[in-house]
Amino acid sequence: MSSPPAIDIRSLRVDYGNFVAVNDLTLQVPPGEVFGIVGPNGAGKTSTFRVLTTLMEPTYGEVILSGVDVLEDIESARRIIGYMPDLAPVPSDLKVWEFLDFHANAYGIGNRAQRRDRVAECLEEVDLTNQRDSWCNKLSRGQTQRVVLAKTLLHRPRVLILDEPASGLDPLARRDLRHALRKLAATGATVFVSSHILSELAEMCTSLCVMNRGKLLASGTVEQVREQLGSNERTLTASLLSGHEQAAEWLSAQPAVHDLQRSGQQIIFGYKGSDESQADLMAGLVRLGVRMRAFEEKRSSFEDILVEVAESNRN
Ligand SMILES: Nc1ncnc2c1ncn2[C@@H]1O[C@H](COP(=O)(O)OP(=O)(O)OP(=O)(O)O)[C@@H](O)[C@H]1O
Repeated sequence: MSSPPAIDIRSLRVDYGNFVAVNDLTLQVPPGEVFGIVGPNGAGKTSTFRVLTTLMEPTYGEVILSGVDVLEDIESARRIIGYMPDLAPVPSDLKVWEFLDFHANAYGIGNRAQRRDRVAECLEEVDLTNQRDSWCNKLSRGQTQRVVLAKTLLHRPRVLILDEPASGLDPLARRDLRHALRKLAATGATVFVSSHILSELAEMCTSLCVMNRGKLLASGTVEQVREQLGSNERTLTASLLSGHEQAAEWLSAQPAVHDLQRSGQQIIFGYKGSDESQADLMAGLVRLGVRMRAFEEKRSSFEDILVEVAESNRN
């Protein structure tokens, strides 16, 4: 039998007065995933996280994390959840190990020697052992994020909920964070991470979902999400040796073709259709008898897709 989901959200709804911030969200995440949630500002990500981390009661719905009903058994839920809020501060007057030791003590983790061992383990998990004796305020932004992550790991949470952990990090720091999250997932922890930048999540996560206006629009692997969002928009370029007029006229009459332009030997146009219908389009061009030298396709980037989603948010 396959193991139960680490994160199981059923028909979750969050209202603020008359405003619906999360609308009937149902989502399951298997253990060991680095799972991303992406959506434009106001999509409902933080409201979802607030419910998952026991900071807020929903209007209705169920949230079960590693078999624990978060709304029924808050104490047990808090033991299995590690929450890293957006831009969590670190104190300027403590060294890294002192900061972690302080929190280990607050979590009631054993005596001084046991705390020292646990702090060392958590620093190792985020690849920061060499910064143990650094002052917190001397760290780079990426290192600071990983110290806060180490703090979040002290009580061995099985479900980690990280709000915008990569925001403002440079590519190298993002790579280090990705490495740390993948390592955690390999130990069986489940990581739920938010961002409003799709490409950031696509490189960090094993699977992800897209939210907009409180609703789940798509979930799965990057490719599945792309498909579910119906993002089959692409730009096609036909390079012809002859028959430009005839081809442009024929293409313009095809319903899935739009914004057609000519540039030298090339005809460039937008196309919204399936791979199958694109194959038929190419066959049609060849049947016209034009001399086609090359046919190229450029798909929208993930960021373009999210911009489309964000724009529909405004309407
Ligand atoms: N306490 C509140 N009272 C009223 N409305 C709220 C409250 N908190 C959030 N909202 C509204 O609910 C919607 C969802 O907000 P939420 O913070 O969950 O979205 P988000 O996806 O995390 O966005 P962001 O990326 O901007 O943080 C927004 O329109 C926000 O203005």
